[in-house]
Amino acid sequence: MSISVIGANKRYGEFAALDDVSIDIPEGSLTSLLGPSGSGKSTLLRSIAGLDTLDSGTVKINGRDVSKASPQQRDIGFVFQHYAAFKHLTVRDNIAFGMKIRKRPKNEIKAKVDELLDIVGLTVFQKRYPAQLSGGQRQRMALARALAVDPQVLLLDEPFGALDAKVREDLRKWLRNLHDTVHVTTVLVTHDQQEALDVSDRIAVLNKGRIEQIGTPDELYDHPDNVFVASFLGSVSKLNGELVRPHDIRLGRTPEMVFPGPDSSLDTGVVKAQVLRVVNLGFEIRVELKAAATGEEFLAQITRGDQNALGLVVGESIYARATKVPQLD
Ligand SMILES: Nc1ncnc2c1ncn2[C@@H]1O[C@H](COP(=O)(O)OP(=O)(O)OP(=O)(O)O)[C@@H](O)[C@H]1O
Repeated sequence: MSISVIGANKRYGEFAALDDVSIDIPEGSLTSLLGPSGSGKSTLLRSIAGLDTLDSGTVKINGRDVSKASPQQRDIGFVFQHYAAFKHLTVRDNIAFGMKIRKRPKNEIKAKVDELLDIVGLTVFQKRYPAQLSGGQRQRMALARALAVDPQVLLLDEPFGALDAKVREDLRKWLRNLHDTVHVTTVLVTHDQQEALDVSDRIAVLNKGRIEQIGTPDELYDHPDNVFVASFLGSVSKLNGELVRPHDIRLGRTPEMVFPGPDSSLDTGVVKAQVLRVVNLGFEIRVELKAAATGEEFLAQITRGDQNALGLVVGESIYARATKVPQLD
């Protein structure tokens, strides 16, 4: 089912949590709402769910105006960051809950729950209680429970927000696979750009209650509409007046750095800079630099192999050049 929000406004006193927001979410897509804290992501999601009422504007699900419909009438599965499971019910019974209260036939419930346990990888834990699961397992149970009633739309509000980095990474791969299996139109709220880039078909970047840009991860990353979008999708600095990403900067010991770029107009030219810090990030090395001419500070991210060859030391002067810059449209 597709979702359309048209001209949504929501104020708290003088404060505009949503300021004339419009977005089309295509059927079967996984769309992320990405933005900093307080940008209006949850308000937009809750308005789609019917948990918040808009001051003005329209929400349509598959072309049907649901602006005045209750959450129950909207047929939506919802998963929050802190999922409230029924503590006294087993994993299996938690997943079956929605189907039971809808009085589905027993054999249908059994078949559906078996299928979902398998999809979310919790078959062996089905007799456990929520307290006996890890955080990641609990969120997978929450997703299975939301999916059990065949919702038209799945809304996820920072579902992995409370989990540690490694588990988050595993779960977002898993979510992408799940989505490729069940194809339910999904909207994911996140403030984590990596998560959004990793799982989404489309990303809407929100800032101060407005949508800054909507597009595929590639469109937003390579053609951000403005500096806010560019910097929210990954760190950027200014080098010779150009916006550059740390990965796109090369470092060398001499100014004769020749990089055959695809288009020489996307070149910052060579900048002399001083090394301020060298930070080992594991797989890569982050180098903090200061341009000699302007005093501007910027970041470069190089491989361990590059650093082995260069042997950069704090305080020394080197040369930097970027051959690719995000294109502000
Ligand atoms: N019930 C409320 N009363 C007053 N202000 C509210 C209320 N709910 C939200 N807000 C304000 O609206 C703005 C948007 O909130 P929202 O929760 O949508 O942001 P968010 O982008 O989801 O942020 P976060 O990532 O921190 O959850 C915030 O500044 C918030 O303080």
